[in-house]
Amino acid sequence: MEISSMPAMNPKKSIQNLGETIHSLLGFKSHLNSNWVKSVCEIIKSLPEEDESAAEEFSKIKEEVASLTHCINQLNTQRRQLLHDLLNLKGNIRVFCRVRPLTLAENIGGGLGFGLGHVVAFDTSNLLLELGNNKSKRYTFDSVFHGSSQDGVFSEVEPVIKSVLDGYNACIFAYGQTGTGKTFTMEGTLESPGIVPRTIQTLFRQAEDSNHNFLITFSMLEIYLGNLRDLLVPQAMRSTDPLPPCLSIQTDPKGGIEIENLVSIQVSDFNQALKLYRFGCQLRSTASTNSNTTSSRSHCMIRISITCFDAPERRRETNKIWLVDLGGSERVVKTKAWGRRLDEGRAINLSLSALGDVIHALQRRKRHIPYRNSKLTQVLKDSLGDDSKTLMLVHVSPKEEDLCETICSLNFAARVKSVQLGPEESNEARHQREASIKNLQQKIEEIEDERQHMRVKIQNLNQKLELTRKHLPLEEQVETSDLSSEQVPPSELEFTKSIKGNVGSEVPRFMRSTISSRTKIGTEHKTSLHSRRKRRPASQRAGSVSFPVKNHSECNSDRSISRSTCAVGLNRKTSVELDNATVYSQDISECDIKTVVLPDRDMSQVTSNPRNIEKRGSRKANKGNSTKVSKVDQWFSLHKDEPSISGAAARNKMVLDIPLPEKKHRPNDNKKQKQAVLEVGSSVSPDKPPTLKDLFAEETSSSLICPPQPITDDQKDSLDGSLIEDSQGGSGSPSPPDSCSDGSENFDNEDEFYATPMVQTVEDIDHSMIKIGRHRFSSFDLDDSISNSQVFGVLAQESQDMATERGGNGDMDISSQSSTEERSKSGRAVLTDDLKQKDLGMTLIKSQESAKKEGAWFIQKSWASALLGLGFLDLGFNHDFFYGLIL
Ligand SMILES: Nc1ncnc2c1ncn2[C@@H]1O[C@H](COP(=O)(O)OP(=O)(O)OP(=O)(O)O)[C@@H](O)[C@H]1O
Repeated sequence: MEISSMPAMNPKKSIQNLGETIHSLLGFKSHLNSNWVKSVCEIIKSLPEEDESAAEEFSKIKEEVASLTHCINQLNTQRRQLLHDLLNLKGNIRVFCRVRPLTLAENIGGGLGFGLGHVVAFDTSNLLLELGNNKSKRYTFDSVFHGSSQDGVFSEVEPVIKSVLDGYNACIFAYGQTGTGKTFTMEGTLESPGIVPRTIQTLFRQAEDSNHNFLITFSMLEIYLGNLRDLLVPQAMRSTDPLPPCLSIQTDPKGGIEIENLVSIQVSDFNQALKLYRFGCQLRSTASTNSNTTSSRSHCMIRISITCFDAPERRRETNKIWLVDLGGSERVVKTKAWGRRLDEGRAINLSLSALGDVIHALQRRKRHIPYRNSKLTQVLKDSLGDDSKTLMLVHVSPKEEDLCETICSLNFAARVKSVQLGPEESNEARHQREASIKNLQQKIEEIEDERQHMRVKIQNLNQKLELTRKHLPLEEQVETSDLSSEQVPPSELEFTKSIKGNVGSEVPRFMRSTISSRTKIGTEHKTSLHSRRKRRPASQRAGSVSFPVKNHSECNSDRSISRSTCAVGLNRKTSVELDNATVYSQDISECDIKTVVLPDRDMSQVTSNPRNIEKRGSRKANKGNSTKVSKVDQWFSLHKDEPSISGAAARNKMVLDIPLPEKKHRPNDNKKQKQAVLEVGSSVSPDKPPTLKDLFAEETSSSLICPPQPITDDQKDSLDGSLIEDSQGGSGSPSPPDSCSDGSENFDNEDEFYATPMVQTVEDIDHSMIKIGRHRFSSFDLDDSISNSQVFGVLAQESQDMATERGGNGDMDISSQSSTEERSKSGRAVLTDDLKQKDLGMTLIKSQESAKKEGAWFIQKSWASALLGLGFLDLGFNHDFFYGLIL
């Protein structure tokens, strides 16, 4: 068809004429007269009549909205300035003190009555410590909470949260002696939520109230024994599982701190963030100690990052708030901790002291701030300085027996506080300051009311605008909707793009670019999660899987280090099955912060003002896309194969009993000493405190008792896959109770499954494992030394058992049920109290297996025993020598 022959088309022709135009076109091409064209014409005809006045009204409303928005922006600027002044007046580092009420048990147990104890709130900012002999000491804080509700505490915290939306970095700590209520303050309970859930809620509420677009991301980590651990990534539970990439702290050229490999998930509402928070809490390391049955053994740190795209007046485009539940300071003398618990306590105390030093140096405006003294202060470096808001909640116990710890905590807080205030503030100055604070608070409230009023107006106008738009000519409708889509801030796209990937994980770390160098060069790498880092340095791997064998408490302790890192060999999937749609940054040095995003950018993820939400909503409706994809849900779906950790309520899970002092062997009890040591049939469950019966069994065996590790349902499946079947039979059935305990009582719980008390070896890719009874040990746990007497004891005991078997059965049928029972009943000992495994030990144990099969076990053991007894080891012969002999 000749174009020139077509009827002239008037571009401004009204939409209702379009139908006729199409028909006239059809005159030239009659075969185009399809049903489709007819239906298009009908749809067009059915459109509402154009309203000439609609366009006029539409532009009027738009102008009104624009002027109101301008007013709100001005109010925002004013409010921001007032809030800044207010916080400056209050101090950038503020210290609150919260006194834990006496628990019911403490009251019943003859504790001090509330308010009658040695710690008394004098008024809302003074605390009186009664030291006896009519002596008392007064401490002054920004606020003192004595018997205050969570609401009361949060109302004081709230201004800091508001300043976060203005672009300030902030940091809120809960500090104090173990068991004084730090976790209660930060996490709270379902009935009375703590600061973390309230902060998240406030942030979202404020973000929605503001007329800016915010992108909020959530991360959670813990510092356990000086190592950073991502709490949103379950730890590897099987030795074959890829280990989560280790986190490292990096400084960007502007002095900002980035934590490489830390997962950061976009959250679009309070519920999503809360879901992640609960997930993280379940993975946190807790344990039972003398002072607290669910004591936090690490510093738990929640980071909420806020990016605002369209507010150049904000302090920073991206800022963050850290909410930190510090591990409890503790005195070893009091907690009687030892072993792992002692290490944890020591690590916590060291980092708390480093934190105190940093804050002190900041307050004194010293040139050198000792950030590098601990991971805690390194992570918080950019959130602790001048330009950040810091709030420390010091927790104290009202109990008299905690007086020492209370004084320590209060002195720590006073050190922070008093330095800040400098010379003693005069009464007049204080009154003046307080009046100014009140004045500012009032002004802020007025502005907020006005803002709220305008917001409602804008909301109504926006609704009206949408209705009016429908009456506009089609071209204008398209134009106005195009306008709204153009308002998607480019920085948001950049944010999504900034998710870095993994390139060349094969390249050694030292050869890879750092954040700083990448930022300078401006390079970015992309990759997929499939190539995520597989291994950590051995030193770090060892940390998560080591099972030192000391005594039963220690074994329990180690199982309970983390809710997520219970054991190697358990079927805990961390190999994330990645959805193609997910972009995920990878390796330790190739990425900045891992942010889980979808390539299909879902605008609902950006918390924004109602106007934008509406626009986005209408855009979505136009596209016919009704499915809201949640990134948090996707994150959880990535981890759907993880065993449920929600079964046991996070902090209610009793993970171990109080470490007991080591048992000494009784020199007189030769028989028991000979039988020494590992009681494989003990019925003490690591999840329960030992019963009297358990303790009795421990006593009668006169030795260290290493309790069985009950295998939960979640773990049962994995056992087969990860451990070699017990060649001596009985691996699949619960082993009988030990001779000292009543089996019917200890094994009647069918939900608990006990592995057999036999020595097994397991080789896997990463390391060798030995399974001794119910205990699995990895080769890299093994110490370099093993005492001859210990090995001798092991072998002598095994020899004795074999002799018993021979006598009883007349052959070497080691798989016979009777011999198995005999073994189990005699409760043979494999390891002494301080036994450390080593390659030698492993080799000997491995050789046991092969030798038994050849029927020469008894003779060979006698050989080895004799040699060991003679102290050949001390003469420098290594395990190869013995291995050769045995073979
Ligand atoms: N203000 C409070 N009101 C009611 N109960 C409280 C309060 N503070 C603490 N508790 C209770 O005291 C117990 C110990 O508190 P919590 O676990 O929070 O201590 P913690 O300081 O976090 O200890 P740790 O440092 O060992 O983790 C909990 O049972 C908690 O519910």
